[in-house]
Amino acid sequence: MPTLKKMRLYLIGMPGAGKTTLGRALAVAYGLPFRDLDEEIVRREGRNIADIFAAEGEAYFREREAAVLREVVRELPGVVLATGGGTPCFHQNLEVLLETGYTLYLEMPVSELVRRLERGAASRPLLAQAADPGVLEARLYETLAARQQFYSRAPLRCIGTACSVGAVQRLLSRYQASG
Ligand SMILES: Nc1ncnc2c1ncn2[C@@H]1O[C@H](COP(=O)(O)OP(=O)(O)O)[C@@H](O)[C@H]1O
Ligand SMILES: O=C(O)C1=C[C@@H](OP(=O)(O)O)[C@@H](O)[C@H](O)C1
Ligand SMILES: [Mg+2]
Repeated sequence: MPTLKKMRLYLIGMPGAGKTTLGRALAVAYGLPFRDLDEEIVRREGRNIADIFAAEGEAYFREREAAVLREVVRELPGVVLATGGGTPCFHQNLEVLLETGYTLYLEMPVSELVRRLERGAASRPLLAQAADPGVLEARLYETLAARQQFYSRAPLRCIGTACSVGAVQRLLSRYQASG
C-alpha cells in the first residue's frame, strides 16, 4: 500500500482533533515509526506539558517545541509525527513541515472538540481554565479563528470524524499520484 518507503507524514490541527490517536494508527499502517511532538518534549524536559507551561511559560514551550521539531525532522527521514495544536503557528514551524513532508490538517468541528475535551482539558494548559463547556467552546472558537490561516495551508485535509486510517491513505495516494 505505501508508495514511498520513507516519507514524513505530519498531522496538524486543533487540540482534541485526534492527531495523536490517528497518528499512531497511521504509523502502524505505513510501517513507519511514530513520534508525538509533545511526548518528545516531555521526554527531553523530564516533566509534563502542564508543568513546563506553569514553570517556564508559553514562550519557553514554543522555543522547545520548535527546536525538538527540527531535531525529529533531522533524525527521521521516515516518520508519522503528531504535532501539538499550536505547532504550525510559531517559529516558522509550518514552513519546516511543508518543506520536509506531507502535512495533513485534521479538521474537526468545535462541537466535537468540546465533547472530546470536556474531561481531558486539564492536561492541556491553554484550555485548563475552561472547565465550563460554554467557556471551553468559546476558547476553542477563538483559538481556531486565530489558527485557521496556518492550518489551511496544509496540502492535505481530512474533515470530521471521517478521518480514518483508510481515508487518509486514499487521500495521500491520490495526492502522490497527482504530482
Ligand atoms: N476517532 C476518534 N473518535 C472518538 N474519540 C477520539 C477519536 N480520536 C481521538 N479521540 C479522543 O479525543 C481526545 C483527543 O485525542 P488526541 O488524539 O489526544 O487528539 P490531539 O492529539 O489532536 O489533541 C482523546 O480523549 C481521544 O481518546
Ligand atoms: O494547542 C496548543 O497550543 C497546544 C496543544 C497541545 O497539544 P495537542 O494538540 O495534542 O493537545 C500541546 O502541544 C500544548 O498543550 C499546546
Ligand atoms: Mg496530541
